[in-house]
Amino acid sequence: MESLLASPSVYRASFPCASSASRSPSRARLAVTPAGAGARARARSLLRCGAKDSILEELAQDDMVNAVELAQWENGKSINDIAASQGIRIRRHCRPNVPLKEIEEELGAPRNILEKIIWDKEVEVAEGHAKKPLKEVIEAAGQAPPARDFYGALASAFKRNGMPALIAEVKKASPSRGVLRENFNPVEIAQAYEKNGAACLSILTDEKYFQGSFENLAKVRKSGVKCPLLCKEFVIDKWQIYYARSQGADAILLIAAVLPDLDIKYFLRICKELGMTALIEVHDEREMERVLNISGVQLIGINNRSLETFVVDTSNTKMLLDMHGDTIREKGILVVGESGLFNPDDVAYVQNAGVSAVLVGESLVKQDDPGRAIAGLFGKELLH
Ligand SMILES: O=C(O)c1ccccc1NCC(=O)[C@H](O)[C@H](O)COP(=O)(O)O
Repeated sequence: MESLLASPSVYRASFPCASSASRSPSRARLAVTPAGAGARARARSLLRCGAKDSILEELAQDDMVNAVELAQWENGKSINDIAASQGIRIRRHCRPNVPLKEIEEELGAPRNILEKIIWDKEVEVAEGHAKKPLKEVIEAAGQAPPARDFYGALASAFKRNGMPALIAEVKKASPSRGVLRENFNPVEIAQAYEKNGAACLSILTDEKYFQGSFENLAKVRKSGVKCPLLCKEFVIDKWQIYYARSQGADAILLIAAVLPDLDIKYFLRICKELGMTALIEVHDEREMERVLNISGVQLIGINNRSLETFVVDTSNTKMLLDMHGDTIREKGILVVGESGLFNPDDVAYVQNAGVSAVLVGESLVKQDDPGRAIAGLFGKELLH
C-alpha cells in the first residue's frame, strides 16, 4: 500500500483547479485539491529547491500518465481545463475554505445539480481530511477484512439466473424524487434484498442529497450481510476510496461525467491495490469512448438518468450498447444498466440490449416489502 503513497501526492500537486488566485502555472500547480495538504507541502518543498523537474520526472516515469496530459500540465492547464478538453462539463471550485458566495461571484452559480453536489463534496472531503488525515484512513483501510469479489458475484448471478444480476440499492431519498421511504432501516432493507436474491448491494453514503451515510454502509457490513457492497458516492478524491474501504465497501462508483481520465486511471489503481472493484459510470457516447480507452476497466454502468437534467431514458443503454457492444464483449467488461427500471419489461429491454446486471433503487425501496418487490421486478424469484 505504501507504494501508492508516493505517486498520489505528486499527482495531486500536478492537477490544480483553475482560480484567479492560481493563474500562473507554477502557482496554479500549488493550488491543489482540498485533499492535497500533504501534497502541497511536498510540492512546495520540491519547488523551493528548484526541483520542479523532479516532479515532472516522476510523472513522466509513471505509466498511467500519457504524453498529452503531461504536456497539458506543463502548459499550466488547470484541472477544469483538462476536464473540459475531455468533454467534462462539471467544474470544480477547488477552494473548500472559501464561502460559496465568493466562489459563485467568480464562477457563477453551479450549472446543474451534479455540479452543485460536487462543489459541496469538495467542502465535505476537506472536512473529512481535517477530521481523519489520509494516513490514518489508509491504515484503517489496510486493517479492514478483505474486500469481497463484487465483479465475480455479478458474473455468477448472471450465469445462475439467466437474467441480469441485481445490484439492489439502499436509497432513502434522491434529488430527483425527494424522500422515497420514510420508515428507512438500511440493515433491514439490505437483509431483505439479500434474502430475495440480490447479488450485490449499493449503499448511498451521500448525506446532503440522498440522506445516506457511511454509518449505514458500516452497519450493513457488520450486520452479517454477505453480498459485496458498492459505496455509492461522488468520488473526487482518493481519501474517499480509502475511507469507503475502511467502512466495509467492496466496490466504489467512479463517474466519468465528473472525473478526467487521469483521475479514473489513478483511482482504478488504488482500487486494485485495495482489492476493490470500480463501477465506472457513463451516460453518453463521449464518456463511453473515454472509458473504453482506459485499461483495467472491468465494470461499466450505463446510467439511464442524466445526472444534469434528471431525464430518464432506458433507450440510452441500448443506444450505447448498439454502438460499443462488440468492443465491450471483446474486453470482457460487464455492463450494468442503471436507473429507471420498474418492471419485467424494463429488465428484459436492457437485457436484450446486452447488460449483465442492473442497478435498481426507487422501484424496490418504495414498496412496502422491498425484498419481495424483487420478484415483481424480474417477473420471477431470483436464485441465490
Ligand atoms: O437518483 C437521482 O435523483 C440522482 C440525482 C443526481 C445524481 C445521481 C442520482 N442517482 C444516482 C443513481 O444513479 C441511482 O440512484 C441508481 O442508478 C438507481 O436508480 P433508480 O432505480 O432510478 O432509483
